[in-house]
Amino acid sequence: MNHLLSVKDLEVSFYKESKEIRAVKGVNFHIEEGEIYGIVGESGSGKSVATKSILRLGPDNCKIKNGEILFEGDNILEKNNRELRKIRGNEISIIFQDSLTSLNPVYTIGDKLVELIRRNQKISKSDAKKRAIELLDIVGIADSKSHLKSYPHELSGGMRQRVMIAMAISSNPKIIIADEPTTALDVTIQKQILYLLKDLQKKLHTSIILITHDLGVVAQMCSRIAVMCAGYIVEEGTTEDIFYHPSHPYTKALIASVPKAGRTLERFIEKTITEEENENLCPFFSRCSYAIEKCRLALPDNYLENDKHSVRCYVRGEKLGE
Ligand SMILES: Nc1ncnc2c1ncn2[C@@H]1O[C@H](COP(=O)(O)OP(=O)(O)OP(=O)(O)O)[C@@H](O)[C@H]1O
Repeated sequence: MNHLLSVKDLEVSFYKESKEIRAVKGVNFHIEEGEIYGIVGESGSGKSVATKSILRLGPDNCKIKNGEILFEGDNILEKNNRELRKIRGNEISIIFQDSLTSLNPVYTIGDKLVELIRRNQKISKSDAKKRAIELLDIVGIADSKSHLKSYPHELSGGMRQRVMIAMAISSNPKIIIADEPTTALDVTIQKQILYLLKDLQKKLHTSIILITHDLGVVAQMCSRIAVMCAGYIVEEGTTEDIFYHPSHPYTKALIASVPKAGRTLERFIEKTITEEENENLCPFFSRCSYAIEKCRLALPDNYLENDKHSVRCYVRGEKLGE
């Protein structure tokens, strides 16, 4: 079956002073047209590295060691720089958490949008300006015409994130990667931005890969979810599978940690596991209260709970007795 995007056996490492840090370890997932796919997991689990690798956006000391990233059937990892530029921002856009550093402070919103539009479409400056106003209207920026003259620091965080979304949709991309798009915003604004993303996904029929720490956000937004732990996808399924029939002890623990006041996913890490301890075993092994002897010996395969629900665990699902 042809998916819009398929990530296969992705392995990504960083190199620091001749030491290898394996950030993404054999990750597989796919995206369908028009779906919102969520990736959740604690801080440092590899969510950003895995998704930035789709556009080959890693820093110099980061290397994609293995895998295929098939977009509409073609492997992005085999594209030359010119072909890659055509995909970046045109077919696949990315929205980052920190809009203030992503937007250049010396350019107005209008300058940036017009430049971006003209990079992708051969149209006049005045037509690009009209399109920029239209885009600001679409993302809900009131008085769009005069806001073209605003500098990033003159806008609120929520407005800047709307501008980032306008930039991301300016070329009608097939996929938007939204990397913690609301983490820096307060709760009410977060809701508005998520509502905007969902609304745009429906109207434009774009697919979204949504990376977040926030399980509440994925529950509301996504049709399918991948749960990452220390570079592995340990569980993947529909939103219903993940929330009503979580199968991996790590997923269960993540879900259980949410209602407890003051606990965030970062603080859920109560014990740091060394890379050596973790390397070829289940990444949750040393924190798992269900671990059995087998877990000490080898990394489990992916087991299918149903055709959309897979889990990398020996002691999974109903056997956990909950
Ligand atoms: N610039 C870097 N240099 C070295 N190692 C890095 C670098 N960036 C990431 N890593 C490694 O990759 C791992 C995964 O990082 P990544 O940013 O993908 O995590 P994440 O799940 O997106 O976390 P967060 O939610 O905090 O953004 C980190 O734990 C770290 O070991």
